[in-house]
Amino acid sequence: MTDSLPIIDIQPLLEGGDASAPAAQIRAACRAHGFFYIRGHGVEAALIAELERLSRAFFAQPEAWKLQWPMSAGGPAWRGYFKAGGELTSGLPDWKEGLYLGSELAPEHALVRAGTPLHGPNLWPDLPGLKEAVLAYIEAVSRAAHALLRGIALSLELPADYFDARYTADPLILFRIFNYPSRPAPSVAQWGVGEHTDYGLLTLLYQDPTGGLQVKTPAGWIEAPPVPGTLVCNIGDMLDRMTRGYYRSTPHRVRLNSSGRDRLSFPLFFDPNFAARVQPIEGIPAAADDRASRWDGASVHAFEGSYGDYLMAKVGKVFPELGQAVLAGTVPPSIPVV
Ligand SMILES: O=C(O)CCC(=O)C(=O)O
Ligand SMILES: [Fe+2]
Repeated sequence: MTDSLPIIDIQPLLEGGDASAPAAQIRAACRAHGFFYIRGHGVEAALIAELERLSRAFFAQPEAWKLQWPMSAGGPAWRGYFKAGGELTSGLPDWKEGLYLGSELAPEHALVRAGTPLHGPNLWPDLPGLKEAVLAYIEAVSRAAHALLRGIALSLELPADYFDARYTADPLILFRIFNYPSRPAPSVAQWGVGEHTDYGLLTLLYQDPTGGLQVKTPAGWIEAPPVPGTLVCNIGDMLDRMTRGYYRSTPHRVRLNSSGRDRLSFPLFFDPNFAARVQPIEGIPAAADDRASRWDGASVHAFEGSYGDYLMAKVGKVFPELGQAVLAGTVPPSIPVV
């Protein structure tokens, strides 16, 4: 067990070269921590810089301006702005504000017309260039995520298209722009983001140079500091479920920001199709169930239903009021995840 996270060059996975080196490194990283950095990801530094510039301009506005695009106006699509303290990742308010975004689906799209939660048009703040930068970023990071999933398949000795063929031909992609304010937090907020695991397959995260992300390892919490030119990657609950715990979704959290400067981060959640039923991979023996030691006391292996059912139950907990409204209106009877 080392106490720093590896950096993996995924360029061969993006470009169709010899993928044996990244596949072996991914396997080792997923077994050791479930957290690693990627380089060679194909996301242009200039695009990241542009998104950072626009995000700082957005968050620098007064709260009343930002609240012109509140999450409550996003309806079941779950898009828009929430103010600091508005999300309760582990039951307590996180000291971060954010803009919730995702794949841009037109109102006429069949899933949007059906009121499918988490699907729909984004709420675009009145900030020239933001929409273009966000959509270009989502596209570039999604390309890296598909490549990484090919590497994860190879790392498990599966055909490279194993995940795409079953789950991610039409992935659910949610994207967030977070700002961790440098102003002091109220005492009820103890973390930028409380301890949690991510719900889906893969999370790819850009973080600015501030730092604060921490990862839980068997030997204790370690820092995942910013590394220029890389994205942080971590595996989510659905990969844990598919591999029967061989690759665990790793708990992480973000410290309160005491740097004196606001911290930006851009997590992109690359998840199975909302309707997919996520099944264990044949041939991987089950690891011990870690329900008792998990942050949510729940087992990722013991729920029935689609990925959408799993996600809605989780999301309803972190945004309780919005969750109840959406669950009451549009979601079929929810399936317990515990
Ligand atoms: O902002 C970060 O560094 C991490 C955010 C995170 O863990 C999440 O949004 O799931
Ligand atoms: Fe996370």
